[in-house]
Amino acid sequence: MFRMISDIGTDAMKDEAKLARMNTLQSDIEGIYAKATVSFSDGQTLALEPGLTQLMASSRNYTKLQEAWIGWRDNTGKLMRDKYADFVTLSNEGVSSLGYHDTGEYWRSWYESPTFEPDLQKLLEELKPLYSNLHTYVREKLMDLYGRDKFPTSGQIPAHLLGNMWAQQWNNIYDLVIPYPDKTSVDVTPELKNQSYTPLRMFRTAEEFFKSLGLLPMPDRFWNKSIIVKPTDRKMVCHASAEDFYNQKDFRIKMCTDINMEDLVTIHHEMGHIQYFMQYKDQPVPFRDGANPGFHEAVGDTLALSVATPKHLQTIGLLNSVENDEGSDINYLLSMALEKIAFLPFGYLIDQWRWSVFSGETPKDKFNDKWWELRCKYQGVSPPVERTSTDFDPGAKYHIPSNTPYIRYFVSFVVQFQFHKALCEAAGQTGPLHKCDIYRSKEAGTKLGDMLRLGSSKPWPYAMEALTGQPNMSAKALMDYFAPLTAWLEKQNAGKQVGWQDACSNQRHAP
Ligand SMILES: O=C(CCC(O)(O)[C@H](Cc1ccccc1)NC(=O)c1ccccc1)N[C@@H](Cc1c[nH]c2ccccc12)C(=O)O
Ligand SMILES: [Zn+2]
Repeated sequence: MFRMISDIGTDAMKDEAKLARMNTLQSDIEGIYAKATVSFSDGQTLALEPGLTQLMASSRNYTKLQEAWIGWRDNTGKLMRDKYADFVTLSNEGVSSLGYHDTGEYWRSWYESPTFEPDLQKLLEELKPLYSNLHTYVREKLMDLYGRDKFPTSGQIPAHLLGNMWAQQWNNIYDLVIPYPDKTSVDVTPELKNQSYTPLRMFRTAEEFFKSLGLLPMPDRFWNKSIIVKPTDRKMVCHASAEDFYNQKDFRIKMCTDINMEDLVTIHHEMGHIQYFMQYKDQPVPFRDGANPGFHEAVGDTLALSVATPKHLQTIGLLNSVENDEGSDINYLLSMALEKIAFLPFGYLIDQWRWSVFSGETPKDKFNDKWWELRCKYQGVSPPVERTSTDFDPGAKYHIPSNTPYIRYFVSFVVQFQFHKALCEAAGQTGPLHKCDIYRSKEAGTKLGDMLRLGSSKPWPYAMEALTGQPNMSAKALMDYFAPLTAWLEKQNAGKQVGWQDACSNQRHAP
């Protein structure tokens, strides 16, 4: 408890003037991101949410997507590079008085493990074959649609074609890659709109799932004080967040809810943070935190693994027919892979980049080169146009200007499948893991609640063992979940060139 109380991060900065300067830089950088919009050659001006997000998700026009991709980076990252470099220097100075070499070392200390970095590398290596197979399958489909001459000979996919501003999840191009188009498709966005779902009803639906497990309902103050739709009277950072007021009764979500499946999942994610806040609210303040930051990110996602199943969507009336055949199964697993597997290298590389910046390994004039070195190598995506060292593409992703660590999401995307497996067993669910729905299981809810109530009062391996029966992070549950898809993808990719070269080439395939 004393260690946690003394962990005050960059606020340990001794020099008042430097502390003020660091905070001014931080708010300037966040302000650039919050105000950014893109004005297109056709006169249209869009903000990130909902305009640019919807454009990147639904446009299949190569040039339009490219204009949005470049415009967003010109109006965010490009304007931040020098300020960010100064911020890094001051941030490192701030934590040095706590005994850390740099901010990256400080952030990694929250996982309380001397083998944290090699453990992460091992997990990514275990998951690489599955990611490579998914990447190859998607790349082939996109080459058919956009033409081979748009793709570098080194095998990467141009980053603006994957349905997301950062290519971090590919669920929005599901319609371009669906394996069995005539079988059940799990995209319930049209159905949400047909049934005129409102943001409030989406939140109530999520809350009902938590309550069905015997977990805590959202308190009245939550419903009165949360912001769940984009305000019209002022600018607000729309990136979703959950707030704990540390007074044991005030917990809120801020989110600009769009009526689609992606946001229904995000609502479960944010409500997972709120559930954790409420479960550990009686702990001493220093223990009112996740067992590690990845655990906090995994709570809501674990439940969303049940909610997203065709069986559950049918139960809540968002899917009318569920076919139990191989084709529908592969369709579902592919849609989940486009969200979960596609994300893994991205979730890993953001803080690989940031730790290298904090440690001094990557100086300002190498910020963007290092970024694309990692994007080309780990994620297998390439920039649609030449990038220079005056660009600052990391700054185009919320978590860099907001100085929010990111490895937590990589950890979450691995452990949430371990949690899901454990809760499915507690719920007495047999059968394949990807068909499990723990809805209404009080046994699962009790098991999860017991772990959440620990907060950060025990080391995370203790919490992991309490929930899953063993203390380690492991990719096995995730691999088991996707096993049927792995086999199918290997068959699909037989005879194809699987994977990509580490470095992006700027040479394109012949048409
Ligand atoms: O950023 C988020 C969700 C926002 C958050 O809930 O994680 C939020 C981020 C944040 C942190 C600090 C200040 C402001 C925003 N985290 C929290 O609100 C939060 C609250 C308490 C404890 C821990 C985190 N997701 C990431 C990863 C991600 C992408 N797609 C997903 C789908 C499901 C779950 C996560 C993701 C992203 O959008 O790239
Ligand atoms: Zn979160």
